[in-house]
Amino acid sequence: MARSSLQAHDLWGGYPGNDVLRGIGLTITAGDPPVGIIGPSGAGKTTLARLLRGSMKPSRGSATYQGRPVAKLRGESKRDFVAAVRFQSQDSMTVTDPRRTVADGFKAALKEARKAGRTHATSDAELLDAVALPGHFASRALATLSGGERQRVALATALATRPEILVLDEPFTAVDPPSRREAARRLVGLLERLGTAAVIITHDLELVERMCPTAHFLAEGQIVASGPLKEILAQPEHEEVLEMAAAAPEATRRFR
Ligand SMILES: Nc1ncnc2c1ncn2[C@@H]1O[C@H](COP(=O)(O)OP(=O)(O)OP(=O)(O)O)[C@@H](O)[C@H]1O
Repeated sequence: MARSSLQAHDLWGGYPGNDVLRGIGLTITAGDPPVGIIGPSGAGKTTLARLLRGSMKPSRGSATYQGRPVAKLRGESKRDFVAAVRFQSQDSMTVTDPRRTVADGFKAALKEARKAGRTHATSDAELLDAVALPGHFASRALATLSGGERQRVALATALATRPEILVLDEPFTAVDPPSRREAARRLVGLLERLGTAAVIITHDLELVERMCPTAHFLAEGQIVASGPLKEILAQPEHEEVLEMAAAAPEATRRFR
């Protein structure tokens, strides 16, 4: 079977009277190394995730999964898409049952994924390890987790179903920098082992530096630079890239 592929073809879209994105082209294929999407606040990063997910319709062009427009997927192909391509935003885990544990959450995600013919990725302990949490967190009630722990558990839960592609929108905003670094390091290893391609949407240049061999810089609705982050920042050709490089002098010096 062909490897799963999520693509944007001359993708335009946004909000009434405001096309935030203007002609995005992008291909994410299962098995590829993680790709970063960076850019200033308001550049349209989250809007891009919404269009790739099909929760917003493009005004022009398309976002496709296996060559079919995601906004038009229905029935079985929609179920396949939802199981194969997971989207995780910074606040996407809501807890309704106070007794529900982390392991219960993994189990529920798997039950759903099995309906689409997917198997589990690995043990609970390894999933937790990939986000730098100890194995005993499996028995913790979700309602008792801190914001940063909850973000990491949400990410581990998305991984539990061994997705082909994982789109992460600011996955570690509530996680302290040392834990974030450790989680990034371990996560890269598990993604590679599972063959899961990840798209990391973030302001966090250090996260992209650690996880993504390539990145796309989004500005004024377009991808204005692509390549290894250090190259993008070392030779800023676009004003917005220059501003971001200047605002991160320490990181930039390190990249040069
Ligand atoms: N629901 C909405 N209705 C109208 N405009 C919106 C809506 N959501 C976002 N926008 C606008 O679209 C533009 C892009 O927003 P988006 O959230 O995609 O940016 P972003 O790059 O993710 O920003 P940040 O890094 O701050 O999260 C911004 O100007 C924002 O104000």
